Amino acid sequence: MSASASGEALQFDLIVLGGGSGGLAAAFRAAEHGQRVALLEPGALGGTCVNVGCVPKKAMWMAAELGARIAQAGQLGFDVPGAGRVAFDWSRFITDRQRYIHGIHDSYRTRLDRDGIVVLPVRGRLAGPHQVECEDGTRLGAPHIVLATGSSPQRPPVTGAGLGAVSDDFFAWSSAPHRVAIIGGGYIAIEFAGVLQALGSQVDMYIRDQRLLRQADVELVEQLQENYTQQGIHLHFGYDLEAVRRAGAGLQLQAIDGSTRGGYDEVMFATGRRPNTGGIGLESVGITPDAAGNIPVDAWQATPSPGLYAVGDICGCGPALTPVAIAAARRLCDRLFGGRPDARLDAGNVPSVVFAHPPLATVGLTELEARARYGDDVHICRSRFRPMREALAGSPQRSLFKLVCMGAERRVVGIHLLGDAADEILQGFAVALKLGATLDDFHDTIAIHPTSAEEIVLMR
Ligand SMILES: Cc1cc2nc3c(=O)[nH]c(=O)nc-3n(C[C@H](O)[C@H](O)[C@H](O)COP(=O)(O)OP(=O)(O)OC[C@H]3O[C@@H](n4cnc5c(N)ncnc54)[C@H](O)[C@@H]3O)c2cc1C
Ligand SMILES: NC(=O)c1ccc[n+]([C@@H]2O[C@H](COP(=O)([O-])OP(=O)(O)OC[C@H]3O[C@@H](n4cnc5c(N)ncnc54)[C@H](O)[C@@H]3O)[C@@H](O)[C@H]2O)c1
Repeated sequence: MSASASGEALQFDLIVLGGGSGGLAAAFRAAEHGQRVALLEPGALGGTCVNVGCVPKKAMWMAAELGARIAQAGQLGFDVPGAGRVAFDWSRFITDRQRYIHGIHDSYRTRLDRDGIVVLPVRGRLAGPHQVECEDGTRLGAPHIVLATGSSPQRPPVTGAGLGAVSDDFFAWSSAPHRVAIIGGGYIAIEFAGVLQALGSQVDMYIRDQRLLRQADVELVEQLQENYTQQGIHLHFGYDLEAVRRAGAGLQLQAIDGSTRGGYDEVMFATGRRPNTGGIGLESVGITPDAAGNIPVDAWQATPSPGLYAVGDICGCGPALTPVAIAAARRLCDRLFGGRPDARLDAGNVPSVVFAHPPLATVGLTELEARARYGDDVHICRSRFRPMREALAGSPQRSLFKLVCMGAERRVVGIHLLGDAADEILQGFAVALKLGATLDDFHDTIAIHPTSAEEIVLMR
């Protein structure tokens, strides 16, 4: 610290702005390669994913799944009290959830100490090429700087938007709202709608488009919409919101056509996220974000400013997912410090899961994308079925699995699964797709019976 007190910048090999998925991965990998690393994180270690994203979301999803299973057990011979709806102690569950998250913080802290990474719990900004200034005035210098400041939820520009909550707020709730309106039809809207409905809320989804998940396979989305409707979620498509207002004890939505719908305890905006580029000194290195707010980077995560890189949600290279941020950061550090000059992110065929009920898992091209690319050379296999548990319980909920194949050899270029355990099933099949497996390879693989997954190798 003496260098800074004397006005000189403290020198490192790498400075990382942001201790979320991408930033931590960069710091750890650079330290593994023997670099002296400074990591700036003003908030909780782990960023969005650990604190207000994947991890608490998955915990809530698990609680919701469990609640639905308990309710279903009544149809399967179990004597479940309360007509299947057993009480859920939201606050108690949150205490357990947060204890789990604090465990993750502790393990990061231990590893950062062990690896000799200097953690500064402050916001940082670029102060010119190779220079960072911390909000407490400390100045740092390094030949390499990684920007990993992530993204934040954005509210739409409607009157009264401040009355609505965003995903960060959801994780601070201590109970399920009685009635909730969710605006948006993407990942977060679908996941939160499913969780809240299963945990006792009455959920209305208001979607600007005519369908959920614009980019996903049409048939799977239609099946998900049918399943959600059966679960009691109300879907309102083609809805253009103009304003949110207080009306009586609740909140009211007003559409552009003047119609109103009210009585909501909460209105939740799940209308996308925007990269955190404000106040990080981009102007000092002559960088301007693009129209979507992303920092421009090339295929090697390099910005136009020498020695300055960006990974994760802030640069929009690949889908905004934790494993994508981590992969980009690790490859960048392997390239810079690990003697792997060719290491870089391959953002093609990234598998992902929307944690709906049931989950929707997807890798590769949708049918529409494949037809646009390969025309008539596309071959589709699909299997729509009622999984054993739903059938036993007399539930109408269905699964839909779909393979998109291409060319005479019918190479599998897309796998789309809506069904129980699709989140766990897809990972291995994503490897097969990446290795160029054909439909014959799938058919040559003996099925595991009786499972849902066997449908994937039996589909004709
Ligand atoms: C509700 C929700 C659920 C999600 N679920 C999933 C999921 O199931 N699976 C999945 O793969 N992805 C999921 N995501 C997406 C995933 O969380 C992000 O893609 C991922 O966290 C991006 O990592 P990042 O490193 O780019 O940014 P972040 O993890 O957001 O980290 C950025 C960090 O930078 C810090 N920071 C900001 N400004 C500064 C500054 N000036 N100086 C220093 N530090 C700064 C912030 O405090 C933050 O900790 C979810 C996201 C949300 C919101
Ligand atoms: N399971 C996961 O992996 C997971 C879960 C949550 C989030 N994420 C990541 O976080 C990102 C952000 O999630 P998200 O759900 O906020 O964004 P999203 O891009 O998935 O969905 C945004 C939705 O809001 C709608 N919208 C946008 N502006 C609107 C407006 N003005 N009025 C009404 N509707 C509007 C869009 O049409 C879309 O339906 C995702 O794209 C994904 O990359 C991943």
